Parts: sequence; C-alpha cells; structure tokens
Amino acid sequence: MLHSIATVSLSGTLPDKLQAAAAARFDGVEIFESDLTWYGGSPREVRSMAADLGLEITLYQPFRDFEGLPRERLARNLDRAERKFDVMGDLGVNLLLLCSNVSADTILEDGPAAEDLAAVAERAGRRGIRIGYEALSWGRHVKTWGHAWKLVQMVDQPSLGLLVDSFHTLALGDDPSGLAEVPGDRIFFVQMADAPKLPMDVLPWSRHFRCYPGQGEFDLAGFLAPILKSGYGGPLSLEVFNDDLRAMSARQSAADGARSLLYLEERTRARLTAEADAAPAPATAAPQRPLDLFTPPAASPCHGFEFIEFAADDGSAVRLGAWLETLGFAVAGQHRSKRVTLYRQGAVNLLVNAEPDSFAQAYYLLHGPSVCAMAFHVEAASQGLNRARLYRCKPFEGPIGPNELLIPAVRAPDGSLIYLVDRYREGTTIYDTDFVTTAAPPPPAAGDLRIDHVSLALPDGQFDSWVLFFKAAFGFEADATFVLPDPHGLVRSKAVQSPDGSVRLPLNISQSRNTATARSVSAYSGVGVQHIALATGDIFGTVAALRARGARFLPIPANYFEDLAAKFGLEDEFVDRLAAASILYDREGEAEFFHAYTEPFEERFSVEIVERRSYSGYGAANAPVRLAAQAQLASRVSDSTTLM
Ligand SMILES: O=C(O)c1ccc(O)c(O)c1
Ligand SMILES: [Mg+2]
Repeated sequence: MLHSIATVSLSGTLPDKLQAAAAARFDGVEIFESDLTWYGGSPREVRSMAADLGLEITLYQPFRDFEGLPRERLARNLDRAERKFDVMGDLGVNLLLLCSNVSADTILEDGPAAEDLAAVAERAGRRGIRIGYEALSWGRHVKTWGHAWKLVQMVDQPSLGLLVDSFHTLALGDDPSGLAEVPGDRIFFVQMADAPKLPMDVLPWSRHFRCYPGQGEFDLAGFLAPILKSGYGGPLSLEVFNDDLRAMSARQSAADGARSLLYLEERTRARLTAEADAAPAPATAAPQRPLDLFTPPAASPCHGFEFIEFAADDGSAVRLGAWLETLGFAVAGQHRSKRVTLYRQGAVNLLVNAEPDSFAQAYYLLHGPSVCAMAFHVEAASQGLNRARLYRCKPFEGPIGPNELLIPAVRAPDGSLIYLVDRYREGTTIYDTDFVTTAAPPPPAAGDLRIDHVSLALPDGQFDSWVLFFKAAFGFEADATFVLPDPHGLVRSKAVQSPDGSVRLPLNISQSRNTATARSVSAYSGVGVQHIALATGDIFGTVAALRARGARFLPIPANYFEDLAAKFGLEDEFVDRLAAASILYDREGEAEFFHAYTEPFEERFSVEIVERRSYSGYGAANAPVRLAAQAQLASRVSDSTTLM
C-alpha cells in the first residue's frame, strides 16, 4: 500500500518535515494547513519541493466547522472553501479533508448538514477536487464513521467520500467491522493512529497522546482489516498528534512511523489470514485480490539470552572482572584474537570486551564501562536478521579473525548491538569456535543461574521508539506501563518480551532529573543497562553464597519488612530471613517473587537475583522501596565524592 504521513506528525519546519518523510521512504504527505501558513515559501514552491523529494501530496487539511451551521453562514463558508481549492490547485493536490463540525451552534439534524455537504461537493467536483468527510470523535453532531457515511450516501455525489481515522473510531469504542460493507472506492482516505488507553476526554487524548501503530493499545489490525475487505486501495496515512513527537527529531520520528506502517501491514495480514482460515470462503466465491501487504519472515523463536557483552578499557576490565568474581562468575575463556574475556556461571555468559579499535572500544569511549551488546539465543539467526533488516534495522558486521564465526547483529535504536545466535550444539557453540576455553570451568558458585531479564534506562521521549523496535524487529510483545514512584520523581516502566517470556527487557524512562533512571541516563550519556537480573531456584542459598564471596547487597529498611509481614500475614521467622538477607518479596494469589539487588558497579549497573514461583512480573510493588534504597546509596556515594 502507499504510505503517507501528515506533516503534523513531524517536528520542525515544513522543509524539515518533507525531507524526513522522504528519507524514511514515505510515498506521500498530508499537508497540514498550519504548516503551510507558517512557511515562508509559496504553495507552488512546496509543490516542487515535494516533487523533488519524490513525495506525492496526498491530501490537504483540515477544512473545518463547515456543515450544518445556521443557514445564513453557508455562503461565506462556501467562499472559504473556494479559497482552499485555489491553494490546493497551486499545491497540486486534489483531496481535501473536511472534518465534522465541532462548533456549539451546529444544527443537530442531518438535513442541513447533507445540504451543505452537497453544496461544497458540487463546487469541488466542478474543479476536479474530491472531499473526504471525516467524523471527529468530538464532533457536535457527527462523531462516528457510520454517521459520516450516512451523510455521504445522502449527498450521493462522486466528489464526496468517506475519510476514516482509526483514532476517532477506536477511542469511542465504536465498531469498525461495518466498513467492510462500504464500497472501497467510496472510502477516499485512511488515517492511522494508535493510542494508549487513557480515561480522558477524546479531544485532549487525540491532540496529545496519539502514537504510531504498534506503540499503543488500540486494535489497529482490527480496524484496517474491514477497510481492506471493502476493496480500499488508497494510501495508509499516519496522523499522529503527540507531544513527544513534536520534541523528537523529525528523522527519527519518520523512521519510526515508516516502521509502524510495515508492522501494521504484517499484523493485518495475520488477522485476515486467521479470519479466512476460521471461515473458509465457499468454493464458488470470486477469488480475492491478493493483498499487497508487507510480509517479512516470521520472527525466529527466542530461547533466552545467549550472552551480555560489556565494553571496557584495560583498567575497567580488570575491576569489572573482580566485581563479577564476587558474584560467582569465573573466567571460562579468552577470545582467540581479541582482548575479550568470557565469564561464566551456570547458563550465564558475560563477555568483557577491551579490544582496541573495536565497536566495543568506540562504545566505551562514548559511554564508559557499560553493556554494549546483548545476544539472543534464537532458532534461526539468519531468518531473524532478515526480518530485522526488512524492518529497516541497521545490520552490523564486525571484523573477524580466521576461523571465527560471523555472528549477525543489528543495531538497537541507540547504536548498541543485538546479536542473534543459533549455534548451541555441544562442541560447536560460538564459545568453542571463537574462544580458548578453560579446561574445566569451575562449578557455579551461587546456584544454577540464568538471565531472567535486563532492565534498560532510556532518555525521556524514547519509550515508543524502543517498544516498536522490539515488536517489529523481533516479534516481541509489550506489557502494560507501570508508573513507579522514585524519591526524586516518577519512573515509567514497560517491559517488552519474547512471546515465550525467555527474553524480557523492562524499559524505563523518567522526566525527572535525579531518579534512578535519570541517574543512569546521565552516567552513560544515553541509553544504558540498569540491572541484569539472574534467576535462581534458591534465592536464600544464592544470596548467602554471594555474600560469602564479598558481594554487597542493597540494604533494605526494617520498616519495609514490618509492613510486608502485616500486608501478607507472614510468619516472623520467614520475614526475619528475608530481612537478614535484604530480600524483597511479593505475592499475587499463589504466585511468589523474591528479589535482591547488589550494590552497583561504579554507580552504573547492578545485578538483581530473582526467584520466581509462578510469578510473571518484576516486583513493581517493591519498586518504591528499592528506588528509595538506591537513591539513598547514590546520595551517600555523591556525598563522599564531594568531600574528597
Ligand atoms: O484535532 C483535530 O482538529 C483534527 C483535525 C483533523 C483530523 O483529521 C483529526 O483527526 C483531528
Ligand atoms: Mg484525522
């Protein structure tokens, strides 16, 4: 399908917006009137600028507050329309968006509205212009696509058709399935926007919280599917009013938008296929037009984290190695050709990369000691990589030595790497080929651990980009958003995870300046790992073993344990054990969760030890006490450094 984006979705001046849309390979743009009004060039200049960039102007908008006003206002409004038609002639666009009237003095009857729409459609038709009539969800008389369609049918002129916008339909909880019965050529245009479900009035919700398809909670595939069944073959256009997008670089936002439409197409195809399988068409039915929808290879199933790679220099590599040893890790191998050390414990592989002139070194110079790459263990790495590439992720290939493996990787939105690894048969793993492994790695010091999740801090405004990246590139799913109180402000947290839950990544953002998330973003000068959670089957044993090795755990106030005992009616002895080990506890029904955090490595990342008993969350109930304990520790550290 043709992909278009409304200029209102992108930040900057009109040329910035057009350039960003072209760079993201959109086919066209909807020009918002205000973007034109505020621009110094003439409509003809805008037309040639778009043409030079290979962009079609798909629509001009909006024309508003027109139909169904007191009769004496019609003539003046028709004059107003003619002026818009003149501008459209210069812009070289023949479709005008007319949105349903929101003014208080709109007559609440269909007759006058249809009369006015007929008058403007007749004038438009004479000039070769078409009008798409859109129901705004806060329209005074017309709020739903069904009502708009009724008026379009009453007018019955070829120059007036229906324009549908997913936001207005889904925000009202209105049913889009009837769109399948509208003749496809009577739907003139389709606007797409997703949104988080928020308990607020539709007008501010629409103007501030729309997001790209896949970033919110609406069922957009369920909206598009009936439209495609109608036979609609026009553009799919993003119309996203959003405060974060207004502040974001137009290039990044346009790239996200382009990815979101591909994702929507993939999801819609899956929806249509599932519907067709559930109700096969009778053999006599006319063959369906093959759908021109994006069809990437399926995401390769994930089976957990394969490794996590740290960027370091020689000095920090030694300090990090010593820290990891207190956490039970032991050196299990040395890279054949690079200064990369493999640390291992149970099924957890950590690489510390201090190779000069490498990707890791460049990352280290920008961010300091940090996680520069993660590897997912997948079933089919090349299929997974191919999918990510088609979703416009940038592939990465580092230099390799003789007989070493090329491990495919893509860049995450911040430039860090995500490797996909599918070699895991004994004797042929990436560690066997690329590392000189130690003869007999020591037994795990702290129990049979595996990586449970990796928690990332993102700069404010980047939440939606990352969510969409993981959904599109790797077929991940997103949880609900939690708002967590930190002593210094709020943290918003949303986890993305592989469908089987084996790879989980809580993403955190904060608008405040000194929350744990903000401190992380500041320490790394950007995105960074806040903690790596390791799962154990025996948290008391693991924590005790690590303490004995010198690991330091985040102290948790006694008040928390008092409160916990009261909240869940716990035995004193059990609570005393938790308190003695600084282990946090949560329960949901029969499910239980135990977790403890280490003190961070050089004010950067910490390790969290978790034990899950049928529990699928992240202990959000304990986030406030944990964030407070971390804030207290951080202020102690900063006090001691300012005294020096
Ligand atoms: O918020 C508005 O006014 C507005 C204008 C045009 C649209 O297409 C729309 O969906 C909303
Ligand atoms: Mg709209």
